[in-house]
Amino acid sequence: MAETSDQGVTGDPHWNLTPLPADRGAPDLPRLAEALREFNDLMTGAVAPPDLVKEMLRQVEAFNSELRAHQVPERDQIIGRIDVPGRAQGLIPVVHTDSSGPDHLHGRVRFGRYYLGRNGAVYGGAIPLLFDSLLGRVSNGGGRLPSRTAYLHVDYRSITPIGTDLRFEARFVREEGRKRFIEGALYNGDTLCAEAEGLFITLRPGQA
Ligand SMILES: CCCCCCCCCCCCCC(=O)SCCNC(=O)CCNC(=O)[C@H](O)C(C)(C)COP(=O)(O)OP(=O)(O)OC[C@H]1O[C@@H](n2cnc3c(N)ncnc32)[C@H](O)[C@@H]1OP(=O)(O)O
Repeated sequence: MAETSDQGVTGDPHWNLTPLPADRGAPDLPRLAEALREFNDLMTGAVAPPDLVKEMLRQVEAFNSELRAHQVPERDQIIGRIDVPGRAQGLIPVVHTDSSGPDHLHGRVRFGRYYLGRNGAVYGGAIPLLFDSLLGRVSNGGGRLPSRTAYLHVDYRSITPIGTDLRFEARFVREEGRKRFIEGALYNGDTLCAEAEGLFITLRPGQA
């Protein structure tokens, strides 16, 4: 089966991935994404002095101005690709895979300060985001045809803490025609933080 860890997905014909262009900053993108994640965490937790805020604003605006000149169509985009470690994006925290197979994905994840809701707890909206990604990976793993989330049901069982290594499990439960039912759970030690059930629909040929 295709490798489904965040270290990269290769060899699955359904994903039809073109080789990563090494000359377009790709080797440094995972490190840049890591630096941006740390920036988000540090910025969230900081009360920065006005001079530092002014300088950051100047530099960020300068980067934005340069990046405007390098916008590409979606098919050429690198950030978010499933074969780039951590997908090189800052939306979902990096997931570390401990065990994966056609019907399961087990691993660990840590939400940084950027995801703080209140009182040390992860913002509730960030948890479905994680589950959609984990359950989607299980649904789309195992050489199965691409699918799309039809619904995602999340139960919050206890507070999910930021800054803590959490354990997750996701498993393929059953398939009925084009419908795939996937379940997942997120734990802090032995405490169940949240659990989810998702329905994923196999896309028909030509369905984008
Ligand atoms: C190696 C690989 C690695 C991969 C790594 C990947 C990582 C990334 C992973 C990231 C993953 C992120 C993924 C994302 O975030 S995908 C983005 C979020 N999702 C969407 O935008 C989906 C929007 N919706 C649609 O496109 C369509 O509605 C879909 C395609 C879902 C179905 O429209 P379609 O016209 O095609 O099919 P159908 O309507 O005939 O329905 C078919 C069957 O399904 C049943 N049904 C439908 N909806 C519901 C519902 N809500 N509750 C209960 N049942 C529902 C329906 O009754 C019928 O059942 P039956 O009558 O046959 O019994």
